[in-house]
Amino acid sequence: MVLDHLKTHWDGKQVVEAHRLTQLLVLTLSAKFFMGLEDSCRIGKLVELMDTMMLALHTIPVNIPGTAFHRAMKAAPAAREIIQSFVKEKKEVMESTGNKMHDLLSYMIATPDPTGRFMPENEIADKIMGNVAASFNSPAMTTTFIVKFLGERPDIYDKVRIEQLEILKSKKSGEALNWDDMQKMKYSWNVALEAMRLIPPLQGTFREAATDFTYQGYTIPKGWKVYWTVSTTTMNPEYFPAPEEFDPTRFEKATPPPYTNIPFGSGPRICPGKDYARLQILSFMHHLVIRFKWDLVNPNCKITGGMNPFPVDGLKVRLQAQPSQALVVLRTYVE
Ligand code: HEM
Repeated sequence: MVLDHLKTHWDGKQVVEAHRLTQLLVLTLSAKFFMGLEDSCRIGKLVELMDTMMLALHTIPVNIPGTAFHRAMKAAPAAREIIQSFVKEKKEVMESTGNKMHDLLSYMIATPDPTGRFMPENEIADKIMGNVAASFNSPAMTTTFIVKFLGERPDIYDKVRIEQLEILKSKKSGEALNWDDMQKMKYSWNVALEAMRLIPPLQGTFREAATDFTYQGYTIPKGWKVYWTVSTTTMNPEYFPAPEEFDPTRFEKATPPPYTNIPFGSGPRICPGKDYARLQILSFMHHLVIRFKWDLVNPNCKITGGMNPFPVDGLKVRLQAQPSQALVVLRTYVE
């Protein structure tokens, strides 16, 4: 699927907006895995609506025209409507053709709870919507910023490419990437970790104080909401020497002290999608560096958005197809 995406949306283009395309890729994958939805029209609409919703995730809830919150309040029911109608369609198809379960949605439709009750359609749609929303922004942001850092640093791009070419060489013709290959992508994953350290895709979330406690002279009573952030420690030179520098090898040299680098959170509420995210990110990096080299159209492009950072120009990159021997190997590998 990643390769199909690259062939359709990146191949033959001189300049692409990486951010919009990574959003499209991430949603295409979620739509397929969670719902079995492959209709590019509905997927394109969901990308727009999810983007609008995410832009309001950390805004003041003022529901008047012109505010991000207002736009999100209109986008959310529209997204739910698309998902709900697809749930209905899928249920009807499953009822008429038998229960073939290939994705999360079909399991939810076909599997009763221990009391024999089937989940109502609107409840299923809400759960699917929650998953699609949770899996949208952070992987898209991470891959966007990986594209940015690799575009800025040809030396790091070369190392990622060498690692990925080694993996490519170890595959038989037509063989897909598997979990073992992902374990071999150590340098590439360190690039992803470094991108998330410098620009955490999700800045933090809330916890509730389980008991009264005192931190640095402040008393937090039991029951209070506490907001924890990823970025409080990631730029601290005590834990990350020369913190402004993009250096993936820092994770080879030393393991950061506990809880200083937790892009996926930690504890019982740690991100349940982290392994899936790793798969998406690494398979995207694999296919991208094998097919392309690139540089940034606007090297000084501003990053904005605070809690959910994004590049204001959508991260325009100039692509150069890689005509090297790798593509010859690639041709036998994918076709
Ligand atoms: C680079 C990609 C991702 C990053 C950086 C990320 C980051 C996070 C963080 C920081 C949290 C809060 C964890 C905590 O409170 O300790 C979280 C929660 C969550 N994430 Fe992710 N996430 C990513 C991808 C995904 C994906 C792909 C999915 C879905 C398949 C997903 C689903 C969720 C859900 C459902 C929660 C709430 C968990 C709970 O409250 O119990 N995430 N994520």
